[in-house]
Amino acid sequence: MAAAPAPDDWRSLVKPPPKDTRFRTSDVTATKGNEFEDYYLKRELLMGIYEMGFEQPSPIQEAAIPVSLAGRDILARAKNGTGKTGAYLIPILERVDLKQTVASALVLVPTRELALQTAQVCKRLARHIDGLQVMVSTGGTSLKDDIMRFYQPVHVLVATPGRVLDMTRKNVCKLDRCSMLVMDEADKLLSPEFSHVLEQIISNFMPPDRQISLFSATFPITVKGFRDRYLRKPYEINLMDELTLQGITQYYAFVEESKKVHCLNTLFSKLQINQSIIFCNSVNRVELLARKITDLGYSCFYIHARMPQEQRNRVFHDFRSGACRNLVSSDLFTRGIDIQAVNVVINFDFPKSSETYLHRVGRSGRFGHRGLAISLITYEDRFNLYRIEQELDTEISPIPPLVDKALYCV
Ligand SMILES: Nc1ncnc2c1ncn2[C@@H]1O[C@H](COP(=O)(O)OP(=O)(O)OP(=O)(O)O)[C@@H](O)[C@H]1O
Repeated sequence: MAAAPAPDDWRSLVKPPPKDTRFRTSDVTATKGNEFEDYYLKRELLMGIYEMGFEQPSPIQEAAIPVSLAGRDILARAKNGTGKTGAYLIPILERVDLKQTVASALVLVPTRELALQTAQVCKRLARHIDGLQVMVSTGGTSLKDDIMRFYQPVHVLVATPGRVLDMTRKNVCKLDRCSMLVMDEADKLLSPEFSHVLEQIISNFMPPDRQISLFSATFPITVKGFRDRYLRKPYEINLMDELTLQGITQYYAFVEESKKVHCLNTLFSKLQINQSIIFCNSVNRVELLARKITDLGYSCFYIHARMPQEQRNRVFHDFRSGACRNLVSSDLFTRGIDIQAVNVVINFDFPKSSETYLHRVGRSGRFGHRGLAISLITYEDRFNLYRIEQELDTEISPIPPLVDKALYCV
């Protein structure tokens, strides 16, 4: 007779990725010392977590996972790149009802690329959970394909708001048994661009006893109205005592508008860029700058919301897999995009708001790693620079002639 498997046998089946030995800041290491096993998660989920290379929960995961498992509404604010995605996906995957054929959980995000990325993380975490179906539904894809897909079982739906509302109104997507709603980049979802769509989804189609969780690094006062109307005694988490990421060194270079490309050229030649994202304030400027960078002889992709979706997907995929060193982007890539190899962010155009600044620079320095953020500042930007420094209580220093590699290359 075969011996009964030892209770710990599943551990030998886990295939974790190679250990990441890079330095990490206390934004992610200052934990209470919890282990993922302390949350009594199912083994299949634990296996997925460890195979992602997550050894221990980060501070936001420690704070949010137990509360979310208990079903309570959450309003969570934590720094960029500190593991919010895992903080909301892990409880969803633990609680999802596999017997149900319609979604138990809906994750809403503001951009299509972020939806794809989040669905991928969800699938990886769930890869050992038999039968669990993750679906991504966003604008810019074929309606027919989406409709066909909704006729199959779906357990976790990751989506952008417009398409979900459309599908739900057509009665193709059914949310009446969807008991968990997560709004990632919640403040963006509650901006005028999306808020009426959000309110319709929640008020008209979701069950009254749903759990709602809001996650972001930034919660301007505008979120208060929604919170008071839709959340029931939310558990509030605020891990933002200090606003900017510890690992990111922030510099500015004072330049005339006409000298910006020349300045960028100098930065390219002096810095050790692993991968960079260069932000412009308009679609036209993105395309123009990408052309100029290519003319200078540097490899460069560009992305913005007015490109066909297929092209956007291709650029996102190829940049993520390291096919190109530099990406010029509009604010489409400001939030949530997680590309570990990005060590330099350049604000070719300085953003107008401190929220945008914070999210943009947070594309480097992911999960406590080091990164560099450089803003090109014109005479017109000078008051904005001062205001954003004040609002974020941070220091953006003039760029020194030589930037120490240790600040962003380890
Ligand atoms: N517990 C963990 N251990 C190790 N790595 C982790 C852990 N949790 C998350 N990560 C990694 O950290 C990176 C950042 O995580 P994530 O994208 O969830 O951050 P975020 O807080 O949502 O950021 P943003 O505010 O920019 O959206 C990802 O590459 C993720 O795989």
